[in-house]
This record gives sequence, C-alpha cells and structure tokens, in this order.
Amino acid sequence: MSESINLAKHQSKLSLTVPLTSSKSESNRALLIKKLGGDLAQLDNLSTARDTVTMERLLSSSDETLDVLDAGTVMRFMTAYLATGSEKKIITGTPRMCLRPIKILVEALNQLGAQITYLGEEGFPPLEFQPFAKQKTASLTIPGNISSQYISALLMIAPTLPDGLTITLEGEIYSRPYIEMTLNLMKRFGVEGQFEGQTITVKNQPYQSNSYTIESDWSGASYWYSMVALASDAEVTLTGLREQSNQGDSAIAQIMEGIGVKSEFKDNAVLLTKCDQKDHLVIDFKSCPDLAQTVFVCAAIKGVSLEMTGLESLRIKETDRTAAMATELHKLGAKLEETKPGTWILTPAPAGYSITEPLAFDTYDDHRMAMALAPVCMYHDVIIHEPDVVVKSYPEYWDHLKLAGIKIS
Ligand SMILES: O=C(O)C1=C[C@@H](OP(=O)(O)O)[C@@H](O)[C@H](O)C1
Ligand SMILES: C=C(OP(=O)(O)O)C(=O)O
Repeated sequence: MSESINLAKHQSKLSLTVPLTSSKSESNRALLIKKLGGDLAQLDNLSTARDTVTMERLLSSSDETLDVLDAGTVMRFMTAYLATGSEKKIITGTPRMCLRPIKILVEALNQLGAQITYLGEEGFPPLEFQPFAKQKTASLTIPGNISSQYISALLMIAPTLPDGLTITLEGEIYSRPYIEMTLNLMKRFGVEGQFEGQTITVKNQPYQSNSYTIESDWSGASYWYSMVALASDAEVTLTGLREQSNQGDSAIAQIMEGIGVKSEFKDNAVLLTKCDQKDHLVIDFKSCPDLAQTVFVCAAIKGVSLEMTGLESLRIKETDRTAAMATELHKLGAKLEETKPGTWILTPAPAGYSITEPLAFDTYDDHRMAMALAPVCMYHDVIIHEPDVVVKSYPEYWDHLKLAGIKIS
C-alpha cells in the first residue's frame, strides 16, 4: 500500500453490513490455551489480525529467536509460555516493542522458577529464556494497574504448573475485562480459576478439549460507531457480535449512546442508527483503554466535551497514545490535556472553527490512530499517512470503508 491515502468527504447515507474480523484478544488466548492443552481445541473464526497470525506462527516455530513484531499480547503471552518451557529461546520485537515494559512479568516468572535474562535494557525486551527447571513458589504478588496482559499470561500457564498459582493483585485493577476474558476462555477449556477480591487462584489441572467460535472484534466495531455518529444518516449492521460479550470493548455501545448512536442487538449482529447526543460526558476508560482514541475523535467533531479517567496505560501502548492524539486532535481545533494527575479533559473546537486544508493525519505506527481518525472523512476530506498500520488488528479496514462507498485513492 502507498505511504498515504486520501479519503474523500462522504456525504451520502451510510448503509451496509460489515463483516468484521474477529477479536485478536480472544484469538490469541485461544491459540495459547490450545497449545497448552495438547492441540485438542477446535477453534473457529480466528482473527485475520497480524497479531493473531504472528501468535499462531510463533507457537509452532522451531526457530531459536522469535520476533513478535509490534504485538503486545504475543510478547507477554509467549514470554510466559517460553519461560515455563523446556528450550533455550530468545524473544524480540519492533523498536517500539523493546520500549514497552515487561519487568513485572519477567520478575514474576523468575520468582516462579524461570530463568529469563534481558539482552538489552533491564526491564524491556529482547529476552532470553533457559529451560524451566523447578517451580519455586505457588504465590505471587504483582501490580494490577500497569498491564493486564502480564496477569492473563500468568493465568494461562498457571494450570500447567505442578503446584498451580495464586496471584495477588496490588492496587487498582486496570483492564479487568481482559482478565475475565482470560478466565472465561480457560473455563471453556475445562480449567477453573477463582477470582475473589484482589486474588486469583488456579490449581494444577489439565486443559480439556472443546470447541470455541471467536466473537467479532468489538474494538474494530468501535470505528463503525464513530462513522455512524459522524454520518449525515446511517444504518449499519455489524455481524458476529454478542450483547453478552467476553470483550470489555462492548462498552462502546453504551458510550456511543451519549454521542448519537443507537444499538439494537439482533441474532449475532448489532444494528447501528443515529440518535440524539449529549454535549458533555464523563468516562472512565480503565476497563476499555482501546476505545479511548475512537471516542476522542468522535467527540471532538461532534462538539461533545469529555472528562476522563483511566487513560494511564495509553502511554505504553503502540505509541504514547495520549500525546499522539493531543497532536492530531489539535488539527481539528480540539484540545486534549491532563488537567490534574489522572484526569483528562477533551475540549472540542469552538463553534465556527474552520479547518485549514489539507487535513492530514500521522499514525505513529499505531493501528488505532489510523482507524480512529479515518471517520473524520464523514465531515471533511482526509489524508491518512502510513495506512497499512491497520493490519495489526483489522487488515480489511480500508476495504470495508470502500464497501461503505467511501472513496479512497
Ligand atoms: O489482553 C489483551 O488482549 C489486551 C489487553 C489490553 O492491554 P493492557 O492490559 O496492557 O491495558 C489492551 O489494551 C490490548 O489491546 C489487548
Ligand atoms: C494495545 C494494543 O495491543 P497490544 O498491547 O496487544 O500490542 C491494541 O491493540 O490497541
């Protein structure tokens, strides 16, 4: 694909059915569980996301060095898998991945009895693994407010440890729905875990064979909510989504009710239409950090001011997402700022603000920057730089926009 694409302002009614790809979060958990359960699981509708393709490839690779590219879940889940395995291995990733912290997980695994060393800077990938010798402890205490991926990674290997594992989470628990998704998928494959208060316990037990159909991706669905909110008129059906979802990002349905989108759940699909909006919303993104960029852009254009908490983890994702968004939203006349520690305010452009052409957005090697900013084309011509970043989670994104009648050149 080219280095940038142009999206022409789309003025007509948005009317289509979107065959979303499935959740990379569910897919990558299911793939690891399948591997740990002796390949007995039957998985349907795996995600087409590059992160999932990478997870599947690395789980069966005999190479000594494994490259996760920019996939956080793959880095964290494979780290737990390799740490408790019987081979000498190295894991690495993109330059940005080597800046995403992993010390909490490495220290936890080393306490368990793994032998992981840093090949670069302490606390960050690349990592080297020696064969796992003997379990040294069955209880760990780790912070709950940095990345839930550390916790999910430990939980999935927990039933394979001779003594099982009890994890005590310190402090507030961020991205909690992702931990629950992990436990729910483990349960689907016969492994029971107890999550009570701040403590999760998983005894030694085998994964059982079963089948599972991965749900469509609610994070990917969020961009269609934004498109509907910004379109002049819309009737969009998103397939493969469940109202009772394993994915915390299904919260987009409730958030977008305040920004002008009505959701009606049908059999395995949701119909999006337009409705009235509010002019101010208070949102805590602690349980759904991946929705933040979508909501920022949509609210900025629709004139909805936001008061937000729970954005801390955005700084350590594919890019520093709050900094990147503050820069790009400025091009829309909106302001995103942390007004006191832990509280962010988004102030939309003042009424009558006019955009200086052309509106060109940078994407910072972050799929969600590209996908969150694209819906601006419902309102203005847009240029998106490095559009192929979307392959990380939603490779069909630009094709689906074309299906919606959006002119992309
Ligand atoms: O476990 C998962 O599948 C994920 C957990 C979240 O990360 P953090 O727990 O690091 O916030 C989320 O942002 C990421 O896209 C996927
Ligand atoms: C943060 C994300 O992914 P990961 O941490 O798995 O790279 C994401 O998909 O937005």
